[in-house]
Amino acid sequence: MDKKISISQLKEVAQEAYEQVKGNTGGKNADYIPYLANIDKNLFGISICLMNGQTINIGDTDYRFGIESVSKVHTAILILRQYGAQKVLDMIGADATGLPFNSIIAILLENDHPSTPLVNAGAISACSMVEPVGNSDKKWEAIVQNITDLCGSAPQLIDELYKSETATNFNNRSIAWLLKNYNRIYDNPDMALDLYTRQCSLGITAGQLAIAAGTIANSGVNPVTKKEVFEASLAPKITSMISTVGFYEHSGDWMYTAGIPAKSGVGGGVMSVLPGVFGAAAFAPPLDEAGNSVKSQLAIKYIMNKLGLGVFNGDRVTIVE
Ligand SMILES: NC(=O)CC[C@H](N)C(=O)O
Repeated sequence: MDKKISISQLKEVAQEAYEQVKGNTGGKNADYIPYLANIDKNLFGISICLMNGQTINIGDTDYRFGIESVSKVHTAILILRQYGAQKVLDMIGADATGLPFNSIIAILLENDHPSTPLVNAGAISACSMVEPVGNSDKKWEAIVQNITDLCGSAPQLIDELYKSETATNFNNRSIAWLLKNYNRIYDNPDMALDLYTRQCSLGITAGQLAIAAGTIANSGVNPVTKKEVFEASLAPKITSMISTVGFYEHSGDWMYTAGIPAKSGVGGGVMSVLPGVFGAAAFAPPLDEAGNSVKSQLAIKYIMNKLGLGVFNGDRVTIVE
């Protein structure tokens, strides 16, 4: 079915979502990374990027927060660009784990496999793959440039977060070396872990994440800068990964109730992609027990359900003036 939604309708529903969800007190800030525990829990923003580059911003959409696991999507795109879809499948995989993001058991259950670049194991493995292998500075440059192209503007390292996370990432250190044991780390394991920790510590805004999501929705062309960031054929690969594991062990419930591939980070950010229609991001620090922002989920779900949207609905959706 053809479905038309006007920009004013979308703005109205996004505003409604903001008002409805604003007072929600559910969830709590991540506290296993000390820096995140102290972020103002009342911050909240919703941002949408349309395919013509128009954006809708409500609330705290300019506040820079820790990108955390949302960066796994960006770096997955980078290795897809550098290696192609088949090699990423062979070297990491694209399977949902059904387990928490930092699960070590998931690595063992998947027969020594990191499963997907969107959990910690696969993300550390992805950082090890980033070219040029062996050169930490150049790898970092490639990671940051790729995020900058996807967002249309640069992220900024939150040094205090990077230090806080480096001082406490013992579980991730185990993951890096366990993967090394299984030949699933393709560079120095400590370097890969450091790059992963640093990319998680990048400060980003909801506005930037909406544009990155918009770039994926727009098949690799940034809707704002018009730059082709990645090949169109990679877009469905990345959205399939996001939909199967974007909310970890809650991914199935999320797809069933909200109908949009979305990726979370423990900094409170969520980035969601409705292919061909829009990228939507939300930010609010308090998390549920799987590490997904409570208010961000409620806001995006509200917008999707109120407008009757969903990737599985079979509608051809156009946004009109
Ligand atoms: N889910 C997340 O956002 C986790 C990211 C965090 N840097 C970690 O590795 O634990």
